[in-house]
Amino acid sequence: MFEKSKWIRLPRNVVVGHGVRSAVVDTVDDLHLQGRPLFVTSPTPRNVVTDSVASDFEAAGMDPVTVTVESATFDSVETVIETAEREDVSYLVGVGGGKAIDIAKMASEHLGIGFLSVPTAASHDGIVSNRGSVPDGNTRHSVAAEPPLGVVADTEILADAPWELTTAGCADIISNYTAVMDWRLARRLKDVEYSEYAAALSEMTAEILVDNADLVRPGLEESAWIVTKALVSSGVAMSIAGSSRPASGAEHLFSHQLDRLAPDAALHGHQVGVGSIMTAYLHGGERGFWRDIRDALSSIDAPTTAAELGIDDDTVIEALTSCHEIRDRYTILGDGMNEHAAREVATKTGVIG
Ligand SMILES: NC(=O)C1=CN([C@@H]2O[C@H](COP(=O)(O)OP(=O)(O)OC[C@H]3O[C@@H](n4cnc5c(N)ncnc54)[C@H](OP(=O)(O)O)[C@@H]3O)[C@@H](O)[C@H]2O)C=CC1
Ligand SMILES: O=C(CO)COP(=O)(O)O
Ligand SMILES: [Zn+2]
Repeated sequence: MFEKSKWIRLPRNVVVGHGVRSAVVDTVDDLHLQGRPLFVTSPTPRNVVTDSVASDFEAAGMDPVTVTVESATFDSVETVIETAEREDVSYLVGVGGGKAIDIAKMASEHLGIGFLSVPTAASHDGIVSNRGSVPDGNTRHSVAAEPPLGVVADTEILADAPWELTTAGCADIISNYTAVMDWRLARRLKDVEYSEYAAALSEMTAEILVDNADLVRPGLEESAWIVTKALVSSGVAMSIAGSSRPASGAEHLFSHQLDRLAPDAALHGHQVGVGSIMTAYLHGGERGFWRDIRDALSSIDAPTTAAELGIDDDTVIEALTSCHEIRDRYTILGDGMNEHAAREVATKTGVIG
């Protein structure tokens, strides 16, 4: 008897485009959300957009509350939860980069209330995903969480954000190539659960982005449009898979380990991009497609070396040799690289000098 079942949770409304910040109130209306909203934001996004969106809510008589979080920690999630309970709010609106959106996501999961995702940077594919990423002890990777009920991505705001945030988002998408290779490998060797639809969507998303790399240029609002669509579709792939597998393989393990060894040295997307060059090499060898990954990253101004990440060579080697331990996720790293092998891949790909 066939007894398989699956529950895919996705946002109901995804609004992307020029000036759509003014549509956040309409989105709330369309979703039939009632009661008091709590804006969850971080310092820069608050200045850039949160206060003005909150005034739209005030004008519509919705009496919003705002909480500003400084860092992606469980203390911040706790602050949001306490504020939500104290102020008797009915739903959350996460406004910012990955940090603010993930904290809103985790708090909404805990509170059992919905949230909206309003990204101010096209820097990561958690905009839409059903994953939340807040470091917990030694854990840096994402966990299952509430997906947003709606997403409002204003390309005018995203195009005005610092260019490196957009190149980080591109690199997070380009890394889908190696994430999917790791997923297929794990399926062959360890029989892990696999979705051909999610894998194909994730790869196609990376392919479309790379094919349009010429249009991804600083100051061009069309770039924000292209990158945001890719981030949305990568997040949908994660939701279809019910895991971050389509968008996170060994290159993400490497980045999560860098977050522990060199906190705040570089953006998430940039770290996974550099990791992807090396894991592509491990998958395909010298003549494999690692050069394509490197060239795609370099064509959109994303870092391709440790020096460009602002991370020293020894830290890269330490991350490469230890990152297989941080999560139960089988990848091309297998049961770990030794130092000699790690130096070889990092040197041959030009990641270290
Ligand atoms: N849940 C998921 O599925 C996924 C989660 N992630 C997580 O997302 C995080 C990475 O996201 P990222 O956005 O890089 O991190 P942050 O939210 O820390 O944002 C990076 C920087 O950009 C600033 N910023 C945000 N918007 C603007 C703007 N419009 N103008 C100027 N500066 C701005 C932030 O300022 P300020 O410091 O003031 O906030 C911060 O300094 C990681 O924690 C990663 O693990 C990544 C991928 C998927
Ligand atoms: O960053 C992500 C996908 O781009 C989420 O992946 P993790 O589950 O490794 O945190
Ligand atoms: Zn990522």
